[in-house]
Amino acid sequence: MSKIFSFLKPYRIHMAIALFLMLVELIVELWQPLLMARIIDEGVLKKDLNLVLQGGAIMLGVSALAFASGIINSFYAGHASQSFGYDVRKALFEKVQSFSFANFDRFSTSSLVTRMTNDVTMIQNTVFMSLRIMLRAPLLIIGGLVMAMVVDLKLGLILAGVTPFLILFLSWAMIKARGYFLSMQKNLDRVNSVLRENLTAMRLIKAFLRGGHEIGRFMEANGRLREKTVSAFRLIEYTTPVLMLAMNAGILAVLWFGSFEVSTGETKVGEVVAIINYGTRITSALSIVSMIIMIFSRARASGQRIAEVFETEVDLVDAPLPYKEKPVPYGKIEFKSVSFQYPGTSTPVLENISFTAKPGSTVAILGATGSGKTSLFQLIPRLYDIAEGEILIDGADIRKMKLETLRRQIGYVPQDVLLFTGTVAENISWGKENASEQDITEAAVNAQIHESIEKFPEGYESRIGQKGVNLSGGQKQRISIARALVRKPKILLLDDSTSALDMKTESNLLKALKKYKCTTLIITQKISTAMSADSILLLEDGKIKAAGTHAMLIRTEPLYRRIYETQLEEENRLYAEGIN
Ligand SMILES: Nc1ncnc2c1ncn2[C@@H]1O[C@H](COP(=O)(O)OP(=O)(O)OP(=O)(O)O)[C@@H](O)[C@H]1O
Repeated sequence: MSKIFSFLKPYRIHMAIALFLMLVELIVELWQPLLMARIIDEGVLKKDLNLVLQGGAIMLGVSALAFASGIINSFYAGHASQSFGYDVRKALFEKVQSFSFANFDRFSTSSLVTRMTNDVTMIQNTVFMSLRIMLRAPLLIIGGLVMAMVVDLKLGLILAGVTPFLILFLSWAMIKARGYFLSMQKNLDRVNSVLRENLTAMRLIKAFLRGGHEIGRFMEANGRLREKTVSAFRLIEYTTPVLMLAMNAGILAVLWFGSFEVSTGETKVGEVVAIINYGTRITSALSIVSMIIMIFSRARASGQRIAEVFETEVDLVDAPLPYKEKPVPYGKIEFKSVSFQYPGTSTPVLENISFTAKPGSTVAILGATGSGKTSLFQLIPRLYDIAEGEILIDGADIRKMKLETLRRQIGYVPQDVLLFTGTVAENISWGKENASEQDITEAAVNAQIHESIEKFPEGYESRIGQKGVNLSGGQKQRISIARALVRKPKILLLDDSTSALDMKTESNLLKALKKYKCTTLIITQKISTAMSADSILLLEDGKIKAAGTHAMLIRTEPLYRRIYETQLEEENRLYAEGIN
């Protein structure tokens, strides 16, 4: 939490001005009943019109002062709170950018979105309210009680007698409300998560006619959010009448005893009116306090959720003394007895993996679904750290390289193609800062997508819809390959990235890749792709079952031979069906 408060530091002066002006408003508010008492006792009761006019003019003057203070206070409170919110959101975004995949596995995407938007807005509003009214209400209560006692000790003490009960009651309400608000924010995460899944999978939902089911899922999450919100707000709604009841009882007691004191001449009418005035001001301040409790409890829950993000230890950072960058990387990859398991799990998904990919060579990785191919890829750009063994690039342990140096050499095309809203050119150049037009076209030509782009209505300037909705699967795959190629990487990782391409396009692509002279690791299900590689790794249940060239494996590895024969038979069958 202290981290969040530190974001207020740059706005100390703004806050100090706002707090000072708030104090001016408070002093005026506490002064007004005294002025009123004087007008009644010295002016109205003694029929001194001059004093009434003079007192009235002073009251008007101080009211104007309070009004001006309020406006300027709002300006400074607004500036400090908005800037604070901006800074917290920025720092949260930067923190999330530095997260490792293991860190991301801890928070759901929608929870991070809620934390960065709704939770930050909550604490930002609380800062504004703090500078505007939050301190004023409790100070008004304390100041009002003190002033009431100064005017008449006995009557003031009656008002003060109610206070310990109120403080106890408010503390109880605050503790209870915090639990409700935490649970409310969690349920908001759930609503956001269902909403997000729905919007991204809308086509699937429509195709499978699962709209009704999804509405049900949303209603359930929405219902739970409503339930928790109602519980939280009900608690708050109960606090206001309880507070008012206690305070009004105090005011009645003041009236009762006050009337006795006036009749015996112990006190004056104006003084009783002043104390009643303090009492009503304190009552309205109490209703503000109950609202403050709600805001504060929510802010504490939001602050805790934001602090969790800030306090998350990023487990994938640069080594304290990283190796110096090699002037010319070669792209040699070596895995030495590598084992890996996902953080928080106990079963290794990769065990004792050893292989070498020579600079400029192509290695195909084959294996059943779930055999650990993608996991192996993610280890190379160090998206996860390994549990045992070593991964070397050009002889250097990747854990001792600067992350930036390591990742700059790699072009990664993940299995799930992800394109951004923007033009085709923007999506390709996303792979390399300041990519020239020529770089973009060259990458597109080699990725075998240039001709298709030329046919788009606006060529490279055509806009890609959200996640590439207006493109075919094969077009999306090739644009994402072009995005990797524009980097001119030393290491290219293609995770089943040619699955949607026909044989001819794929063969042209593989030929074009040779020009880059990069070490290419290609996960594939197609034996034809594997055959064109320099060597093949066959993975089974996280272990290397066999490794070698196509000619070698076909002779020595029965599993590989079976895959080869099955695919060959399938191709022949399709070919024969095509002829008939
Ligand atoms: N983030 C994760 N956390 C925990 N386990 C995971 C995670 N990602 C994958 N796994 C598990 O690791 C194993 C290997 O998955 P991986 O994605 O590497 O397989 P794959 O061979 O690439 O499969 P496919 O061909 O279907 O893409 C699977 O059992 C999977 O359940």
